[in-house]
Amino acid sequence: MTAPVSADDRPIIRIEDWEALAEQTLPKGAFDYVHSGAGAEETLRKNERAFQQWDLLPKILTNVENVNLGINLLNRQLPTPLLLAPVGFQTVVHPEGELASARSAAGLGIPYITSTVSSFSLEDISAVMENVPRYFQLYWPNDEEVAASFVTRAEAAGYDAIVLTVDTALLGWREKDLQNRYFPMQTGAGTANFVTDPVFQQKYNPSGLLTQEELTAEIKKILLNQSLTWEKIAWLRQQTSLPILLKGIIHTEDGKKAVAYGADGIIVSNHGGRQLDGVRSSLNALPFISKEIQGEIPILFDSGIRRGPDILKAIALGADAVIIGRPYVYGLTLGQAGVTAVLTNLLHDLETSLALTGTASLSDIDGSLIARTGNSQ
Ligand SMILES: Cc1cc2nc3c(=O)[nH]c(=O)nc-3n(C[C@H](O)[C@H](O)[C@H](O)COP(=O)(O)O)c2cc1C
Ligand SMILES: O=C(O)C(=O)c1ccccc1
Repeated sequence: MTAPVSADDRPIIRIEDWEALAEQTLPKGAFDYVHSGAGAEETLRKNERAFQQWDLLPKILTNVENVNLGINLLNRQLPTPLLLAPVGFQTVVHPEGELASARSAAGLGIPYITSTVSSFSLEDISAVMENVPRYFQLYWPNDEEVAASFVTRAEAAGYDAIVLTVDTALLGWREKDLQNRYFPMQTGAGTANFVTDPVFQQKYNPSGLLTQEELTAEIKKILLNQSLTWEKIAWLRQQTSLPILLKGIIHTEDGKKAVAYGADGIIVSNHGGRQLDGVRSSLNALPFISKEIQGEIPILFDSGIRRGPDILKAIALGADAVIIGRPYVYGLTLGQAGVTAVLTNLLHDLETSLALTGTASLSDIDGSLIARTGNSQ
């Protein structure tokens, strides 16, 4: 696969250039849907700016000839600390959508998190990933039988973990999408897991005769669940033997509760600034949660990572692994080759930056590598 180049034959390296390419290529509604955040986009901006409020403090003369990015996560050895975020509706960016992203991730040994609202079924996405951990992200439908069916299907299709998204009781106030009258499901994208589900079909489309529009309306009615509570985690625990990660934790108390309710890991995340505007940046929430959890369960992190040093900062502040969303989706504008280019650039940047901190092995990073800008060590 040849690396994508820009119109003047130079390689596309900078994430800003990938973003610009997506903006030039995609219809306005689709680009705004991917790019934008909730409300005034205060949290969206804070997520990226938070990284500038922390300084890396490299140590010299340490022999960094052999750099090792490997980590262990949920009892699996991984070549890098990176995972791909669950992102729904990816055919609005490229016709191969999630299949291209998952293939690219698997080719690099990177775990891919399949969204409930994927444009291909969880089985079809699983089938393109070999020898790499597969996670299934669950939007807990407002119908327990459909929820149970999704989890059973994920187990049967070889997924290794369930990622329960807990910051989406309802969709955030997304002004650009409202202004564009854009909802990605209108195009039929994101319905695959429902239309291939025997329980959903039997309950909501028994005649099999619903139009796309009618199906979308049925799915919208049950997609999200405003009545979920912590007690339901116990129910989910009974439905599956897979590890359960809770995605979307910002409050320190919720980090503690996740441990108490038996979660196998958490993802510190504000959904990339797409849900509640004004929420603390994910990076600034991380050290407080990490201090509270004290290594009891793995902490994953997302929202705002754009470059290698961002990953180092998140890990120095307590993350065991990190997740990226928009960057790979911008790469997807050019299909699988674009995703692979974004990921390989990011990993080269990470490898270079890690060596320059004077830490040869990513698993040796600790809090001594970082301080609040301006603060003493
Ligand atoms: C276009 C788009 C669709 C998303 N869809 C989902 C989804 O289906 N499920 C989910 O849990 N999170 C979803 N997210 C949130 C991401 O999983 C992730 O938390 C976020 O993108 C991380 O921030 P970043 O984009 O700054 O890396 C979506 C994000 C984007 C940009
Ligand atoms: O766009 C999102 O961030 C997202 O998670 C979502 C989920 C369901 C419906 C629409 C969007």
